[in-house]
Amino acid sequence: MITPYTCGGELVAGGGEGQVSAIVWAIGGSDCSAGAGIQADLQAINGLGAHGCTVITAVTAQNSVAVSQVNPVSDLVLQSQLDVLLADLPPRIIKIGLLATVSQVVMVSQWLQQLKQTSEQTGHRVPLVVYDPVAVASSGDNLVAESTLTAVTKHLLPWIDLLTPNAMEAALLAGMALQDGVLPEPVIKQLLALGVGSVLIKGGHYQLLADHCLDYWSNGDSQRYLSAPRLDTAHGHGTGCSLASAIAAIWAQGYALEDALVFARGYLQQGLAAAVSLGAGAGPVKHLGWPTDSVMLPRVGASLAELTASDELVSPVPFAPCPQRLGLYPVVDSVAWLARLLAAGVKTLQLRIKDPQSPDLRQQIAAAVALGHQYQARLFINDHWQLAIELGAYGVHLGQEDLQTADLAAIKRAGLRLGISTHGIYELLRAAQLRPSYLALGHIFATQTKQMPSQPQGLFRLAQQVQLLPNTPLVAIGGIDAERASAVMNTGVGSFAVVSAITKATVAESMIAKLQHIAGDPVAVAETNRVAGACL
Ligand SMILES: Cc1ncc(COP(=O)(O)OP(=O)(O)O)c(N)n1
Ligand SMILES: Cc1ncsc1CCOP(=O)(O)O
Ligand SMILES: [Mg+2]
Repeated sequence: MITPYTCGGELVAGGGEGQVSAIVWAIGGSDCSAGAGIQADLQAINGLGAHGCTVITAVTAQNSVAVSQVNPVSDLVLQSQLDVLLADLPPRIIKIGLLATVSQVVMVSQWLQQLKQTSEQTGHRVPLVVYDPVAVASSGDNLVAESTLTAVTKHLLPWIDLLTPNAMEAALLAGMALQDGVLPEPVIKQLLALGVGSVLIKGGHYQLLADHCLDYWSNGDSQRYLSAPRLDTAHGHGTGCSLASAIAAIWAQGYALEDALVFARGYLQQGLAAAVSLGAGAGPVKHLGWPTDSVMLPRVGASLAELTASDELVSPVPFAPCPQRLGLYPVVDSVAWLARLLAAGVKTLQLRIKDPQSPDLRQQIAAAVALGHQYQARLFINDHWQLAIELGAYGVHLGQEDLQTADLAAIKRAGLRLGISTHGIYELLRAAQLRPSYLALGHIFATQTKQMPSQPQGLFRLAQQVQLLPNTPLVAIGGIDAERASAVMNTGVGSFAVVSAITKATVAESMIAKLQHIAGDPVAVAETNRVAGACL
C-alpha cells in the first residue's frame, strides 16, 4: 500500500511528518575508499532521515586492503570546523569516530564539556554524544597510538552518552580482556566507572551465543540484548562507523535509545547481507535506509536468559488468534458503556477498570463477559487476567509492566486471546516473540486519557512498524479521533482503539458510527452503503 508516509513501498526517511530537523555531526576521519569513516557516517545519517554535518579530524589514505596513512588535521583546522558549525547548525547528536592525536582528544573533550555545560546553563537541549572508539580498522591496521587511547579514557569518556566499542576496543579502554561465552559485565562496569553514560559492546569479534552476533547494551541499571544471525561475509568495511552513525541518526529523531539500537542493528544486518566485493579486500557495508524486512531485525531481550529462552520460543505455540482487522476498538471503564457500544454494533471492545479495589470488580467483569457472549463480541479485560480467565472472557489486554507478573502460560492454556501494549520497536519485537493475539502500538498522538512515560510515536513510526509486522494483528491507540482515524488506517494498521473520542463525544452514537466506518467495520460499511443507496 502506498501511503503518505511511504513512497513506492519505500519508507520515506525523515519521518514524513515534518521537515528534516535532526542535525547529527560526524566528527572523524575521511576514508578515501568511502567504505568507512566520515563517508560511511554521512551515508547512514542522511539515508536514515537526519542531516549529517562533518568535522574532519584526519585524512586517511586507505583502500579495501589496508590503511597506509593517517594524516591528522591541525588543531586549528579542527577547531574552525567545530566553531563554524556550532554558530549555525547546532547538533542534536554528535557522533565521534577517529580522534587521531592526544591533542585532538583533549581539545574535543574540553569543547564537549563546555558545550554540555553551556547548553544546560542556558536551558538549551544538551547534545548527546555517541563515540565509536576507532582504534583498529577492519583491515586489522591500528589507527591510533596507545597514548591516544589513554587520553580518551582520561579526558573524553566522561562526556560520552553512548560508547560503542567492539570487544577489542572495550578491552583496550577498560584495561581488561573479554572472554568468549562470558558476559562482559566487569568491562562494562569499568567503562561506566570511567564516566560514560551507557555502553553497547558489539558481538562481531566476540562470541556469546553460537552462530549469533550478540550485542549487549547496559547503563548499569538496565540491559538490552540484541542477537542477529552471524553473516558469513568478508565484506564489512565500515561496520562500526555505520552502526554508530545509524544509532545517532535514529536517536536524534526522537526515538528511544533502545529503539535506535534495534533499527540500527537491522540497518547494519541488511547492509552486511547486501555487501559485495569492491576492491581486493573487504567490500563496504551497503547503505539501504530504514530496514523494512523484519528478517533483518535482531531478536531482543532484557536479559540473556530471556534471549536464550526465546531460542526455544522461536516458534512457541501462539496465543489463540483474533482477526487481523478488529474494527473499531473502544476502551471503556463501565458495563453501562459496554452495553451502549454493543447495542451500536461494536464487535471489539475492552473493559478497563483502573481501581483494583473496586468492590464489585468481579460482578462488573462477570456482567461484561455475559454481555460480550450475548452479542458475540470480542471483549478484552484490561489488567485483571485472573478474573478474565475465571469468568471466561474472550481475551485479556496487558501492559508492559504486567508482563513481569502475569501468568502468560495460564492465559494461553485457558484459550484466552492476549493483547499487549508496546511503545516502540524494541517492545514490539520483544512482545511479538511471545506470539500474542494482537499487539497495541501507542501512544500515536498526545493523549489526555493517560499519563504516558514515552513520547507519541506519530504516523511515520506506526507505518514503519506495520510494514515490519504485516502478519500480526496490530492496533493503534492514543489520541485518535474522527479527524485522525483515516490517516491512522492509511498506515495499513489493522484497527484502532479509542477512549475519549467516544466517551467525550457530544453524541456518542453518531461518533461510534463514524469511527466504525473509518475502521472498516463490516456492519458500519454495509449500513453506510445501504443509506447511500437509498439516497440515490
Ligand atoms: C488496545 C489497548 N492498547 C493499549 C492499552 C494500554 O494498556 P496498558 O499498557 O496496560 O495501560 P492501561 O490501559 O492499563 O493504563 C489498552 N488498554 N488497550
Ligand atoms: C490507555 C492508553 N494506552 C495508551 S494511550 C491510552 C489512552 C488512549 O485514550 P485516548 O483515545 O483518549 O487518547
Ligand atoms: Mg493495563
